[in-house]
Amino acid sequence: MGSTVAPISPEGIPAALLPAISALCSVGRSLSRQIARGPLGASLGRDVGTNTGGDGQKALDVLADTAFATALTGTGVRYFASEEREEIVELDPTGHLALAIDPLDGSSNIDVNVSIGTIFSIYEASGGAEASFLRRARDQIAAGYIIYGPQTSLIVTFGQGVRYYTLDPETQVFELAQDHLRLPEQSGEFAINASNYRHWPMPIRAYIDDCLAGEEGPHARNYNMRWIASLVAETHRILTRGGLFLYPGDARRGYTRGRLRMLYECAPIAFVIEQAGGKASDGLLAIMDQRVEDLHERMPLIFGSPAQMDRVTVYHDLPPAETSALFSERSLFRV
Ligand SMILES: O=P(O)(O)OC[C@H]1O[C@](O)(COP(=O)(O)O)[C@@H](O)[C@@H]1O
Ligand SMILES: [Mg+2]
Ligand SMILES: [Mg+2]
Repeated sequence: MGSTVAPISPEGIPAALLPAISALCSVGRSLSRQIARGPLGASLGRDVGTNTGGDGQKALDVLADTAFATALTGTGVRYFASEEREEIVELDPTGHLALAIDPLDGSSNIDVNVSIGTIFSIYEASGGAEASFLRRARDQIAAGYIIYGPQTSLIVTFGQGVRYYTLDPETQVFELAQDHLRLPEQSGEFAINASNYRHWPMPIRAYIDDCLAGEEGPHARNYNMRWIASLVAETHRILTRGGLFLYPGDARRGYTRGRLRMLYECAPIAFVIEQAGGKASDGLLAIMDQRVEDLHERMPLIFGSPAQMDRVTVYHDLPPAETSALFSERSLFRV
């Protein structure tokens, strides 16, 4: 049902981007149906290999990657860079866009019926395949994600605020639900994978220790914690009710720059968050002002409500000696 109906209402979408956005939505609604069948359909969560970055690949990672590359051909996209592919693919030599994609984000959640998504980032193609992507994140002209959850929704920015669409299950069209999404200025929630506590750098440990100290600590408030292990789901919650997300670099082998990929995850999420009134950094520098030298390069990522971001930045600004003094003082109070 619905595959012949235009997948999104076109109002407010820049004409030059409409074919690509429509293609993303078209694949999005098809994936949404396949994901919704869960155990009744093909086993989408089975392991099928390893991608170039060394991450395990699930059947749905590969299926989604192929579906997006196919659907985006002939939509103005010249260069297609995917988390699941080592090299950039030239889809159309006459295209004017460069599109980076995490076809399926949160893949550890495929089999457990928890929200997963697709993250995308669009630049003007310029100066060749690699040069089109290896530039400042602020050069993005559009970015967003599709979340496959209890509702399937598209969150997208074209640089003038954030638009929020939801897939109507009856009509199979992404309908505009809100055209200027703003995230709350502050909140009492944070999201981090706390199992890595012992590997974190001092500023992150000190900040989280102070959050855990609650009303009795220096922040003088109690916090709540969430960790879904789907960046899209975490982003969607923070856009809706505020909060802070942290995936810092840590001392594990291969994690010095965290886990998330700049081109496919950090840059597009940072663009959306900034456009919604939030902030995104690596702890010190805005993600939007950074560039990487490798397509699959990782980047520490901290983002969320501006008040919480300002606070966590202070911990990173402290000279190392002071942070560790702070930290050892706090540790006296830990059991
Ligand atoms: O399992 P960890 O280390 O907590 O990592 C969770 C993070 O990994 C990711 O699942 C990585 O994305 P992929 O599923 O696209 O590899 C993020 O969505 C999430 O924030
Ligand atoms: Mg991902
Ligand atoms: Mg992925």
